[in-house]
Amino acid sequence: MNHTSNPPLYELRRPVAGLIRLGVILGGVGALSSLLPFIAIVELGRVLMAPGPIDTVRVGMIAALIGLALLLGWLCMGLALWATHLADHRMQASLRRELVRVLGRVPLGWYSDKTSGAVRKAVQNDLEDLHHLVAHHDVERVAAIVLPAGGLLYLLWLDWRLMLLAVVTLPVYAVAYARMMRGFGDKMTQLDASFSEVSAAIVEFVNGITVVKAFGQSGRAYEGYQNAVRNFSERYAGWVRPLLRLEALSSLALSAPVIMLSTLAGGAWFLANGWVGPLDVMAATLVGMALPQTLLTLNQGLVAQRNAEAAAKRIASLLAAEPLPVSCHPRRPVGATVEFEQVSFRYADDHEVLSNISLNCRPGTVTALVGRSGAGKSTLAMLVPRFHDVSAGTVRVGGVDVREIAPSVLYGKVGFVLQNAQLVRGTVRDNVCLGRPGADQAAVIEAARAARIHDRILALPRGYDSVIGEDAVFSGGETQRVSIARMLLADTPILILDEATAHADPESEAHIQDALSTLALGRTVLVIAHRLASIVAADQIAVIDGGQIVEQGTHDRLLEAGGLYARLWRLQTFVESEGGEREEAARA
Ligand SMILES: Nc1ncnc2c1ncn2[C@@H]1O[C@H](COP(=O)(O)OP(=O)(O)OP(=O)(O)O)[C@@H](O)[C@H]1O
Repeated sequence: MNHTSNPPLYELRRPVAGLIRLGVILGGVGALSSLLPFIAIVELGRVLMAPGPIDTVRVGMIAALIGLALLLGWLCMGLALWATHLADHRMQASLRRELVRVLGRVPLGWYSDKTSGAVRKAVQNDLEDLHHLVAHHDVERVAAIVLPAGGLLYLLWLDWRLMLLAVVTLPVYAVAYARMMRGFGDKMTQLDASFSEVSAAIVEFVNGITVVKAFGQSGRAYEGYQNAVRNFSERYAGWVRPLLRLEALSSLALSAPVIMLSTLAGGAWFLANGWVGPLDVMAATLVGMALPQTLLTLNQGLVAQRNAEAAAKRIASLLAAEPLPVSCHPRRPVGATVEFEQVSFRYADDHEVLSNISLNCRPGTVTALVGRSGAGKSTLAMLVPRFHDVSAGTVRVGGVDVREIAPSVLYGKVGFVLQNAQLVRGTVRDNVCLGRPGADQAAVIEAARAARIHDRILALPRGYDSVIGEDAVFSGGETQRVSIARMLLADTPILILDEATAHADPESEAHIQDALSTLALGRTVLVIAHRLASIVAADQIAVIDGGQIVEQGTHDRLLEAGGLYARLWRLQTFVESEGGEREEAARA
């Protein structure tokens, strides 16, 4: 997509601007055609009321003209909506393709709760907002303008006083509306802020309900929500109350009886003065009655335009996401060694999270990354599948800088099981086969067995054909084991295991550990674990602190050294034995 200084909405619509213009022109012609029958009816009245015998030929011609105009109006409107729907369809298809193309190329680390929410909003709501604008409002707006404008011109042609008669109530509406809109932007900003407070209070109340109730503070939390709602209602009422009179006045000025009364009263005066005929007054009344609908449509069009502009801005910012740079001359990695050479990394505009890390993970070995929370373990591990690119230094897989490996080749080499394993919508089999589509049933079952999840899957109503979220609802530990089965089937020679047992209960953890041991066999494994007991057998342990490797070695060597690892180990074994004793005491 070409990003220029033009507004995003203009840029998004540009490829289909021709079709939209065609729709708008047809819509205008359609609106003019539907005006003709009204004018023809007035002219028909003149012929019928003319003194002498009725001119039947003229009556027939006018009747035919009415029929033709109706047909033409209907045809043009239909074609106009067809053109704009086609434009919308093309624009949406190309935007969806573009979104998939761009989002498929961003680094995996780009995805966070915030960006995933933005993608969901773009696909669900923002494209819908663009649809309303492109497919409907442009045509409706032009029709809403052309119809009364044509009518007013006709009145002007009849007598300029008739045109004024048709718009006699508009100044009242315009003054009331202008007064209502005074300071609208500021007031809306204040209301938005108050409404955000209400939303935040609801989220806080709902998310924290268990903690709040457990500590007997539900009254206080509910009070926070009530205060936010009260503030919002007071602000809203303070704004709306004075507007009600103006709103009533402007609605009155546009109501059918008021328009009819004022045009008829004015018309009677015109008639008395001999300026116009009775049919001219009828024409002015008809045009006057069409005006409220015009204003309503224009108002809706403005809202649609504003929503579409905001939606286009959000879509454009997603489309501007930086893709993962891909080498023009990719190289193929050989073997499954993972090397970090003087690696430093910082998140965008943030302080340095990793500095000068060098580490070598040989094929067939397990390397554990341990350290305090926030030390940088996950960040380091995720540099291997290029969730992010290093700020300095090099990460190599199979002897090749990961930036020089084609992403598909890299993902074929490096698999990962994360703390919050994700299952995609589909059957259990689809989920296990994700890394090797088309794998046969025997291979799927073998992987599930090795991941200690086969029996649980068989217990589901439709076994491997059960659908996630429908008849397959897994616990956190079971989800982990499904994702381990997926990794086993994908059979990547390098594995990143980021606290794969973090949310598991002791029994589930034992199952996951069993499954992980099978998974780790013969692969290069980089494992992150908070529970040090689970990595005592690792071939090497790197202790990370403040983004640096402060110690490195086997469990025994690190215990002997008496540094940070030994301190963490003593702390954990002390806490666990304390916990164990307390549990035993409780059981006794
Ligand atoms: N997407 C992100 N954007 C900005 N900063 C981040 C991001 N992810 C992590 N960080 C920061 O980087 C630092 C290291 O985080 P990281 O998750 O790598 O630590 P960790 O050792 O794995 O911690 P834990 O054991 O708690 O998972 C932390 O200060 C964290 O706040």
